[in-house]
Parts: sequence; structure tokens; C-alpha cells
Amino acid sequence: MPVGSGPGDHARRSQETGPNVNSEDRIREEWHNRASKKWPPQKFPPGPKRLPIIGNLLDMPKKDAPIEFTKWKQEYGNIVGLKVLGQPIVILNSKDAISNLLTKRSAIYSNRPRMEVLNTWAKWDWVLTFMGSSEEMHRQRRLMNLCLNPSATRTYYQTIRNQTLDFCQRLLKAPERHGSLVHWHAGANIMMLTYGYKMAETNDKWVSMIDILRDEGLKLEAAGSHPADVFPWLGNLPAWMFGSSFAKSMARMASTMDAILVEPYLESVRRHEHGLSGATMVSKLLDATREENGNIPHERSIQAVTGTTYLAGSDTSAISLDTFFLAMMVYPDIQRRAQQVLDKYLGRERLPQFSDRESLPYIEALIMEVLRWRPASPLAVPHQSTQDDIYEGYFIPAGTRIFPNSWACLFNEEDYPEPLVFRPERFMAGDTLKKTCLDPRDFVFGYGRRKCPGRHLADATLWITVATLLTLFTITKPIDKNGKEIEPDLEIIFGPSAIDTKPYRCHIAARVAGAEALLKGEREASVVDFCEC
Ligand code: HEM
Repeated sequence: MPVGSGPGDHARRSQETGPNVNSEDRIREEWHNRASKKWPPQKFPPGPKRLPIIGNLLDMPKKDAPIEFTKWKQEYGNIVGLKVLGQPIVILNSKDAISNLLTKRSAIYSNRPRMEVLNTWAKWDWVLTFMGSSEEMHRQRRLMNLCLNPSATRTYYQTIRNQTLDFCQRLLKAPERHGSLVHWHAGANIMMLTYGYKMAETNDKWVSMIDILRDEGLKLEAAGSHPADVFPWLGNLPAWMFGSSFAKSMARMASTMDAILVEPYLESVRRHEHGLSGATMVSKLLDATREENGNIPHERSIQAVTGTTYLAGSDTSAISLDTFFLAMMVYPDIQRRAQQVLDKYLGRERLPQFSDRESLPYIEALIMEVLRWRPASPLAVPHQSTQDDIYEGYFIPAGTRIFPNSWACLFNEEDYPEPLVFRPERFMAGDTLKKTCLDPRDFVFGYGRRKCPGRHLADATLWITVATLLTLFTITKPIDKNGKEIEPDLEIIFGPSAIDTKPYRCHIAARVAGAEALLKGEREASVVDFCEC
């Protein structure tokens, strides 16, 4: 493509000649520019034509938003601007735009849109994910970093591996339950690391509470779509003004959220005080923050940080594991290559340890491809700007809602040729990892000051789980009663913040002789560092 004729240039020209911006908006912007002495006039980024009052309300995709936003890239460029009922929205469709704004200018792009309904009435205002840029947000990020930074994560390795061995033992006994076991493993691992709590596979008391939140949340449809999320002043009204069932639902969410933050924390503190817990996140935070007189300052923040890990980390981790199972069924040659690499290194005599990681570059490439091929949160979580800004000649007003389109980056042909194909080899140069590959982990875990604090833990869990599963099992498509393979449905369901997978079945068979004894032996040899109660 000749220099100067890329899609962004087309979009800029369109903006200059005006086909995409209606004249009323243009006059209003010009008036705003003159009134605020911004001259020469600053242009809002180009985007679909706006209607009076509602603006782009009807243009917002009802489904498959990341894919629709990526299509807009062809028409409007890497920075797409919309206004919905006066709320400015900017979609960032390239790695440079995302990095230049959300990372390099993170001081002004790290706020979150306020979710009036969740924050005000459902009392989710302690949950970091939805918290605006504030002292409390910085405190919680610091606490998260204290117990989830790379070296803190290494102290959990033993426990993560034990959890993975337990998962594989259950899978070996009941492969048909693999769907629910994947979710159990993702959640149980986090609950064990956070609180030292052993989560039950069914009817677990804490998971039932989280299910209440989820069910009540689903009744709200998409978070952010309630009138109070559009007109925040409505948040000053009592919840019953929106109907008694809404008020009851809000009260139920608020009390459940409070119990989720407080009760498992108190149980964990009791275990810690009796010397019954090992290196949990709770114990790390208590030990690191306790003052000489025994006081724990900001205890509520510690409760909130630990109470958020399951909410933020279990579904996203389960999605990545589901992606692994789907990919292995659909790409058997890749599964075979990974198994050969593992067999050559481990000799089929033992199971992987974290210390093997650096010696297994193909498994590393496979992990990167799992995260790229079906990114769990393809639009991350929306950021919001706190100051007027100008980028590439475009004016981005304070309060703009920013959607980083990770999907557009991870499915960009130039960086990842044939992006729809699952191909770990794209990260390999012969038998080693490419030195200069664009690591999908730089996208899938979000950006700047709001980047996922659980990313090292998520990455470590995914690695040991995938390496152990491939060593022990072969995953294939199930066979129907006529002897034909059942193809999995690869359709992605795009939710408001994360993707979902269509229900699928797979056939899981042990591939090493004495898998049960091997698992049992390695599990028994591993130090049990928690009171498993
Ligand atoms: C494969 C698994 C995971 C993926 C793909 C993932 C992805 C993400 C993404 C995209 C964000 C939004 C970042 C942004 O706004 O720019 C995020 C935020 C967050 N994640 Fe994760 N995550 C995963 C696992 C975890 C785990 C295991 C934990 C905790 C132990 C966790 C805790 C959080 C928290 C607390 C936030 C909110 C951060 C904030 O708003 O400042 N995540 N994650």
C-alpha cells in the first residue's frame, strides 16, 4: 500500500470533507472550540454519522462488538469516535493507538466509566474492576501487586501444581465431567491461593453466593444500560423508584457482595492465626501491612482485593482452558507435536514442573496461541479519560469512554498472518521461540495502570495445566453413535466483558501407562502446605 493512502488517511480525509459528521455536531464542536479558545478547531475522531440527540445510539453493535469495531477500522481508521446520548466514546483499533494512549498516557486514561447501578445500589463500589481512578483504586492496585507480582506468584507454584494434579486425577476418573471440572479447577485454584479454602466441586457455599450475584446481574441485562448509567444524576434517587423488584434485587446483590468480601476473609484470618494456612494472599497481605501495635490499616481494602480475585479471575481462566481443549480437538497435529516435545524432555516418567518451563519453548508458543486465538476479554474493560487530550490531531474530551480493541490487534494479518488459524509455530524460529514476536499477553491482559493484576498467576496456572494435561492425556473429538466424529461448535459468544464458548464435548483418554499411579505418586510427594479444611 503506498505511503499516505492507508485506511487512517482515508478516514481523516472523510472527516475533513465531512460525509461522516452531521452539520449540527460540526457547528456544536466548532462553537465548543471557540468558546473554550481551542483554535484552530479540534476534530473529534471520525466515526459513523450521528443522529440528533441520540447520536450513535443505533450504531452500537448489539452483538459481536469486537468484530464490528474491527470492520469500522477499514472505514474510519485506527481511532473511531462515537457519541451516544452525548457520551463520547473512542474505539482504539491498533496496537500503536492503544499503547500511545492507554500505556504512555496512562495518567489520564485510567479511569473507569461509573456504573451507577452496580456501584451505588448494588454496593459494588469496593470492586476494583469497576472503580474509578482514586486513592482507593491505587491502594487496591498496590495490595494486588504485593500478593500477585511475579515473585509472589512463584511462592504459589507448589499449590498451583497440586491443584492441577487434583484436577487431572478427577479428569482421569470422570472425563465426561470435563466441562464442570474446568470451571471448578479455575475457581478452586484461586480460592485456595487467596484464602487457603478448599472449594467443593458441587454446591460450594461461596460459589453459590457468587451465582446469586451472577443471576441478579443477568436480570440487569448489560451492565451500563440502565437509565441511571446514562444519566448519572438518577443515581441520587432511591432504588425503589425504579420498581420494587429492582430495589429487592439491588438489596440482595448488596448484602451478598458484602458477605463475599467479609466472610471468607474472616475464615482465612482465623486459619492464619492458628498457623493453619501457608502462603495465601490473605496471609501475605496481613503480614505485609500489620503495624507494630497489631493494627491492620485499610482492612476493608484487603477484604475487597481478596474478594475480587475469584470474581475477576475464575471465568477468564476457565475460558482460556476451554480454548485449549477446543484447539486440541480441532488441531490434532499440533497436539501431537506438543506431546512429542514433552515426551522427549520428560521421558514419560514424570509430570512437568515449573522449573521445566524455559526448556519447553513449543509449549510456551502454544500458550501464547491459546490466549491469542480466542482472547477472553477482547475489548478489555472500558477505560475513561480524565483530561482533554489531542492525539494525531483528534480531540478526545475528558470523560471519553475508551474501548481498546484487542481483537483488532490479535487478528491483524500483518502481525499474525492467517489469524483465524491456530498455529503456535507463528511464535517459533525452528525449535526456539522467536526473539521478536509480538506477545499476545501484551494485549489479552489489558493496558496501562488498569492492566490485569492477576496476569502472572493466570499465565502460570494455564502453563502448568496445559503441560500436565498434554503429558497425561490425548484430547480428541467425541464419536457419535454412527461412528462419526462430532465437530465442536467454534462460535464465540461475545458478552459485555468476556467471551463465552458454546457447550462442547470432547473425548479424553490417558496416554501414559499407569497415569493414575503417576498422578498419585507425584501428588503424595508434593508438600501439602495448607490445612485442607
Ligand atoms: C486468562 C486469565 C485472565 C485474563 C485473560 C484476564 C484479563 C483481564 C483484562 C483484559 C482486564 C482489564 C484490563 C484493562 O482494563 O485494561 C483484567 C482486569 C482485572 N483482572 Fe484479569 N484476567 C485474567 C485472570 C485474572 C486473575 C487470575 C485475577 C486475580 C487473581 C485477575 C484479576 C483482575 C482484576 C482485579 C482486574 C481489574 C483491574 C483494575 O480494574 O484495575 N484476572 N483482567
